[in-house]
Amino acid sequence: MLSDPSSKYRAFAPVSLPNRQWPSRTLTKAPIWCSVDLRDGNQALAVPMNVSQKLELFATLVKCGFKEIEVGFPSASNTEFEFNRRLIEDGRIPEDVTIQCLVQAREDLIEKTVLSLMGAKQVIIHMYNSTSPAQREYVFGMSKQQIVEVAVRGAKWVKERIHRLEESGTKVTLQYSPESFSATEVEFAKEISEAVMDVWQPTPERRMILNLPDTVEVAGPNVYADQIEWMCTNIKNRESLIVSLHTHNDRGTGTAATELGLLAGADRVEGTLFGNGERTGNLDIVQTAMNLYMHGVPIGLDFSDMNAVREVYERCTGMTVPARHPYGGELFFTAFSGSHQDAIKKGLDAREKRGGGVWDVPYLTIDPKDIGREYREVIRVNSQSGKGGVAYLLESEFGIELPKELQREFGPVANDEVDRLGREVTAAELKEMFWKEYVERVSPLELKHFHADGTKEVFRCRTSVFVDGEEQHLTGEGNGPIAAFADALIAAGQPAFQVTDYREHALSAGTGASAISYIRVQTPELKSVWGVGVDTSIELSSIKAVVSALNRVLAKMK
Ligand SMILES: CC(=O)SCCNC(=O)CCNC(=O)[C@H](O)C(C)(C)COP(=O)(O)OP(=O)(O)OC[C@H]1O[C@@H](n2cnc3c(N)ncnc32)[C@H](O)[C@@H]1OP(=O)(O)O
Ligand SMILES: CC(C)C(=O)C(=O)O
Repeated sequence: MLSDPSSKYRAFAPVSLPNRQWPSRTLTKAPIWCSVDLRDGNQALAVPMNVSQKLELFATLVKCGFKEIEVGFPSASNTEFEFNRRLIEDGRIPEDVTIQCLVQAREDLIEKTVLSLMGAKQVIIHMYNSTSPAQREYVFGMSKQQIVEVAVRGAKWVKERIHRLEESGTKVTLQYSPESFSATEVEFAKEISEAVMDVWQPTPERRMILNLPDTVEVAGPNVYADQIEWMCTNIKNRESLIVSLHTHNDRGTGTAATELGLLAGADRVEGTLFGNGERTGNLDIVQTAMNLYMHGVPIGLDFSDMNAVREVYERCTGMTVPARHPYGGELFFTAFSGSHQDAIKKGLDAREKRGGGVWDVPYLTIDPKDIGREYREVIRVNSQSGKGGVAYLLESEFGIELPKELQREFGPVANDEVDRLGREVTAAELKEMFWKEYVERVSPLELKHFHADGTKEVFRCRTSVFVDGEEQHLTGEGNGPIAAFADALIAAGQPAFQVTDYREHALSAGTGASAISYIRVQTPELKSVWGVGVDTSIELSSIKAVVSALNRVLAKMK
């Protein structure tokens, strides 16, 4: 690294646009989406997809709702050519889907591309040549004029050939890309694009796609937006063009560049699922589309089973979607930290009480259910977690609704154990910890038998309890079964205690019991100690909760 990088690098000179309009606009409608997974995504893979992988990914893209799909570079290899033929001859392209093919401005390659498309209903022939100063000088060794001639010649070669497609009923659209547009002087990008338009003669009824790629990100997204606004404002016959964006992610701002480029007036967006593509990737369409969705804009794409889309993508491309990928990653919704979990739980509870409405749950930008994810993935527990997360998992997985005070008591118990384990714990493990701490507290006291009957005024109980393994037969009375049991225990020499809180509820199936009771007791020494009991009978669950509480009192008094 250089201590003064200015001796080697310099900032890209931005276009002068003092009256730029894009910063005060908002995005209120979705652009035309074009997936380039099967072309730009594919060309970036160490092992490009074979025909059957491309067919599977194509079917998934169609299912997601893409109406324009760049299916390949058919002049590049037999696999690419064959893929087009399979799509067309097997009738795999739905009526409303247009396939697009990339080709350089080279006659033999254009010829092969046209051949590969024979029989399709509608196609986009995407021709490009590179226009930036470095490309002109080092790669092509050509003047600006010569570079314009390459593009013009290419457009003519396409135009001369399309009658063969049109005669057999294929609708052809030309897409032209001045490749490396974002590193090209805007005046030259306009000049070369207009030269291609002069050949193609687009009209508002038969528009040409002008794709302005951020082939390599050389500046911030605002600079790209200025370039797009400049082009949209200055290019002739704007109404005969569909202005398209194609960003990469070299500076990590591909999505931002596209969003600002749309504000700047573009109509169409090219990109790939999860951002696969050359170097740091293409624009991530999932991210861009879902960003619009979370602002309430209909996107015309369907990611309601995001995991399935991710699974096909990973299998076909061999790439992995990072766990923290926006919308697609395994951890997109997940909160480990306590205060986040607490806020999410409260937000979700409030939403449930309210019965829906506008989404405003803290820390969750969208409802996991919208993309086929589950609330249970949202909160996961490790040593950074708090009582809220623990309570959420016990409730969502097992229907155990811990009273708030008990959450406060059990939270630190669970946290100590999770910290000791040094890893994430499952809901089942938390339940095990909870059972061990409360429900399975049967020492020194263990209930063997309990029976109570009485009137509204007075209940009498007969009970047998093991105390340190020795059975004791006890009786007691009170204004209910719990009070009668407490009376029996205290009379038998157990510490005096008062029941200060009592809750119970039915347990969901799968927990092995039908009722759970929570009891808080107070002794002269201890202000608040909880006990929990589960049983098929509500009454017995409450009595067991008293035993649990008293066992915990005795443990604390040791
Ligand atoms: C930014 C992008 O993603 S652009 C898309 C890039 N995609 C790919 O490269 C994948 C598909 N491409 C290929 O498989 C191959 O490059 C092929 C089949 C198209 C061409 O292969 P080849 O002719 O053997 O080799 P190569 O690509 O090296 O040819 C480069 C030549 O084409 C010229 N060329 C490159 N791009 C273009 C273009 N868009 N229009 C016209 N000529 C071009 C170069 O100047 C060079 O000319 P030279 O041989 O006189 O120096
Ligand atoms: C061919 C063009 C659109 C391209 O892939 C790029 O510039 O990245």
